[in-house]
Amino acid sequence: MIINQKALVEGPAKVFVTGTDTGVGKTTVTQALCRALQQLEVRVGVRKPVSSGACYQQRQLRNEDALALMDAVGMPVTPENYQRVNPFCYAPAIAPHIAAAHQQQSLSTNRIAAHIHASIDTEELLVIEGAGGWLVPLSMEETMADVATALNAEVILVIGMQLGCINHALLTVADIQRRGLTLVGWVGNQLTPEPMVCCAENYDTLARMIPAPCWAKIPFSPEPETLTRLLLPLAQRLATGNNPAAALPPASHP
Ligand SMILES: Nc1ncnc2c1ncn2[C@@H]1O[C@H](COP(=O)(O)OP(=O)(O)OP(=O)(O)O)[C@@H](O)[C@H]1O
Ligand SMILES: C[C@H](N)[C@H](N)CCCCCC(=O)O
Ligand SMILES: [Mg+2]
Repeated sequence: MIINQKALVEGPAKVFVTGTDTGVGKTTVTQALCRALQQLEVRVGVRKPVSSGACYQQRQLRNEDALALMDAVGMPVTPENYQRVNPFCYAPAIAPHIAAAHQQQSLSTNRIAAHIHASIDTEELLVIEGAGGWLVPLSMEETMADVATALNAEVILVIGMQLGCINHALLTVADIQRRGLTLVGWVGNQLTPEPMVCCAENYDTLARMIPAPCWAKIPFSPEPETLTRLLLPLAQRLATGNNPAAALPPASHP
């Protein structure tokens, strides 16, 4: 695969998974995407560099997203591995910069990027989950988007299909473009048993206004195997780099 050769010279490719908000399905999608990548035999690593909302396990603060991502790639939860995946972890489920300030700590792009670079082992591809939405602050000066930018990561946008998502998605896409980052595409995620009103028209609007492909439309509560299968085309795109000839076509629209 193209990614193997690239990883040897440049280090692993990096993909940053962001969302239109907190709780829109970034972890759900990232888990399944990692499983799909593993089916394609990509050596995929996961990172959740900043998390808020954590409990002590084995005398280490651990966050459920980080644990879920480690589980998805079969990474044993040792204290060292956990620290590699989630170096900045805070107990209260609040905005991370506020949680850090409560601990007299500060978050910075430089520290986070340095952690990620130092943590690289034999991975061919790192999948990095953000915290909340694209512009969640690290401090009064920096945001999670600066981390994606510092890593020169490609970006995947998870859109929670609910009223308001068009505006959130377009604002996010505009800032990704302004930063010159590659938006690999987006995934729509149905968060409620009943689809949002006019769901198909909302999908159509997003597809016409976002200048990047829709790779999957996730239904409510899919079986894990279904979810992984839905994300295979995106995994294929990531596994082959930006090589259209090698990639499967993205999901078609209803
Ligand atoms: N398609 C879906 N069907 C049913 N439930 C879902 C779906 N997608 C996500 N959820 C549920 O919604 C909740 C939020 O999802 P998830 O944790 O993946 O969001 P997130 O964007 O990663 O949130 P955070 O900002 O906290 O990292 C979880 O309880 C998850 O199981
Ligand atoms: C605690 C939660 N699950 C997220 N990880 C953090 C969300 C921070 C959102 C901050 C904000 O945009 O107001
Ligand atoms: Mg999450």
